Amino acid sequence: MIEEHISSSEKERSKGISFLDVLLNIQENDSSSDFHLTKEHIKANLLIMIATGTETSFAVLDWTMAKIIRNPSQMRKTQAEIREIPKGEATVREEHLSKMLYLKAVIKESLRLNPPVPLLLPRECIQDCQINGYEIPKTTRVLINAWAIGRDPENWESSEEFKPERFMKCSIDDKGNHFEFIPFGSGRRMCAGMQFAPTSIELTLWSSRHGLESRRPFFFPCRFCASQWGNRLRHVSIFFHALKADRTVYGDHHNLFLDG
Ligand code: HEM
Repeated sequence: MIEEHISSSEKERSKGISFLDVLLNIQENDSSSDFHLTKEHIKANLLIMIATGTETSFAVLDWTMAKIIRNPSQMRKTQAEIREIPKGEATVREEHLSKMLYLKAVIKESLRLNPPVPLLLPRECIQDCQINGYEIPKTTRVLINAWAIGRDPENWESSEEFKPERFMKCSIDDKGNHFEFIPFGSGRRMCAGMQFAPTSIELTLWSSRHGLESRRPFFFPCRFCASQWGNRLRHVSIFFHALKADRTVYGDHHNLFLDG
């Protein structure tokens, strides 16, 4: 893939500029620093982006859909906002997304209950310290349980309930400044995709909710698994009917049944 991009002409490369093209351009043109980007650096960067960026975003999307499909009023609110803000435009733009406050709250609530990296990355203590009466010696490896922190009843009212409305009223963000909510971690090694990930999830949810209604055809109990690592992905499938939304979007009222 790298070779293909290298051999493509400069014009072609600047057309649909991708992450790889950006790195190759830096490699070719940036003589300002002592640090030289090698092919190995580029490969490692691509690998880490794919490894860290795909399953995490996918898991959040999956949990979010599963949660709102089970709650018709939350689904209606999400869809109303998604359809109202772009006012009939066929595509959504960044400025539209910034106004979709309920959609953002839905994603945050999903991250609170089901963070895809529940134990963050391991840390090592750089000095002796004491936490809640426990002595933690220097060099101890520490795991931070973001999953438990997000469900702590001392911080969150009705902590086990999926209530996106809580984020409409509070200023707690997911940028690592509020330690009661750290789905992207905190500090120097926090998630490098923290700005990009929510936008990509918002866009995907927008496109899946914009023209379709999803209804579960009948009720059946869903067990949501929330084990230590296992809460990244759900263990139980949810089957639903996807229905075309309305005349404005697709031009007819026929129902489309997509089980899966
Ligand atoms: C909703 C989706 C995502 C969540 C919840 C998430 C969460 C996290 C968490 C918790 C960490 C460890 C931070 C820490 O221990 O303090 C992390 C690290 C990282 N994430 Fe994400 N991530 C997501 C999506 C992405 C995406 C889309 C990318 C890139 C395109 C990405 C790139 C990275 C990288 C490179 C690291 C390692 C940072 C380092 O070690 O310095 N993540 N992520």
